[in-house]
Amino acid sequence: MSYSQRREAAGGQGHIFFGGSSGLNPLAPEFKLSQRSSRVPPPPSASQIFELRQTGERGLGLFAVAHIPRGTLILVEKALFQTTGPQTQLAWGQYVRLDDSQKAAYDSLHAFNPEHLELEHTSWTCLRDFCRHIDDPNEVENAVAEHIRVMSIFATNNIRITENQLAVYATASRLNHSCAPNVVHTFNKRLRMLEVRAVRDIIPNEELLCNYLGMEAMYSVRSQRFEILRNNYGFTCHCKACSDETGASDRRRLLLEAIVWGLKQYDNNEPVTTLAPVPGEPNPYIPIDERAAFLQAGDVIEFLIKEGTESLPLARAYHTASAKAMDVKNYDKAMEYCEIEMEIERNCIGHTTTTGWRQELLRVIKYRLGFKKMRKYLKDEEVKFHEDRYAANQKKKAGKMGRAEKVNKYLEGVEQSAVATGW
Ligand SMILES: C[S@@+](CC[C@H](N)C(=O)[O-])C[C@H]1O[C@@H](n2cnc3c(N)ncnc32)[C@H](O)[C@@H]1O
Repeated sequence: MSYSQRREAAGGQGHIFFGGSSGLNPLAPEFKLSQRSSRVPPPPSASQIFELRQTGERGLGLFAVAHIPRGTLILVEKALFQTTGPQTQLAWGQYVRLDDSQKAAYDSLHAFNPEHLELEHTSWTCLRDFCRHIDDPNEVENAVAEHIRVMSIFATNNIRITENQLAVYATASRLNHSCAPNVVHTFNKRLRMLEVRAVRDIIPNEELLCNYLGMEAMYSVRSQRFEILRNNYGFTCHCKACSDETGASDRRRLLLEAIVWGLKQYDNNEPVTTLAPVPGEPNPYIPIDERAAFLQAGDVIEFLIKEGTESLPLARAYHTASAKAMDVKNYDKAMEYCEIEMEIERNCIGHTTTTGWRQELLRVIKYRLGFKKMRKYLKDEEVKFHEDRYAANQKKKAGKMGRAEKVNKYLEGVEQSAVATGW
């Protein structure tokens, strides 16, 4: 079954559900659907598609209580607070501004104190002036402990929303981690809300898991991921990739890194001998020609899928493969990869940024093969638009006078005026 067929079977466009009780849903009744979302059917009333549950070693987590099709917008949430920079100590200034119910939600979140952040030292530095005016040493100790507690919660639960901003959420911060996640969160800058979407079909009672490590971790091996997760969050991951004792996942990720690197060198026109293991010999990861680059781009897709990636890195891989397919004039593959890229983007961020690339592909195909052959790549709703444009162009062309025709018409005019004036 192709990607799109699987998606259709899963329920097409995807529905909007706002999980959790209305207390946890900051948008509840007054939420206005954006223009784009208003095309999607509204959520069934009082829908509850996930809930907070206690897990064994992972603490609390969010679990599906219904089947969640790929692409579903599961949660839209406003931050408890966000900081103006990436530093942990900025949390305190925001925390004190929260009202009581927000503070209660924040205080209930899990806290881990990452050693490398040296929160105690940071706290003493931040509270130095404040402590100078307090005589009671117990009060000072309490103030520092409270400061550390707030920073620990922030360090454990923050989600990066822009390059420099971190935010904490009452519900989304309950998402536990997996290196092969089934949900992604993205920050909607226009609404200033965090959106969580399913990147694959999720069955009832399955835990919703996101990736704490970011896109770069795609190429990290198990030991590297373990180290980051242990240092920053205090746990050992047992996801499928991390439980693989055979080393196959690690080998795949290392190979993935090498072939992605090779494709980049190829795009930058670096010689195939760049960093070759044997000097002067070709580097096995830099494609020697367009055909090799096309095949290598296909390998990236295959490896990412094997590693359980269904989010934006996979969309990017499809984009690269689409461009490489175009280079070898494999138009079917170029269009197929482009459509899949758009679909993954819609699943992850709710819209696609690839429309321009698709138009570019169609334009090139039309230029090289003609409108009639390009027609098969059009969607039903596009056919009429393109056919009308094609017909208009044909008409314009037919109406246009060639040079000889123009000269004849001019001479005709001259002749007529000569007759008229008796010249
Ligand atoms: C952002 S919180 C997630 C919600 C948290 N489980 C709770 O009870 O509120 C991050 C913490 O959850 C736990 N955690 C997250 N993913 C985990 C996983 N895959 N395995 C074990 N613990 C995990 C760790 O204790 C981590 O510090």
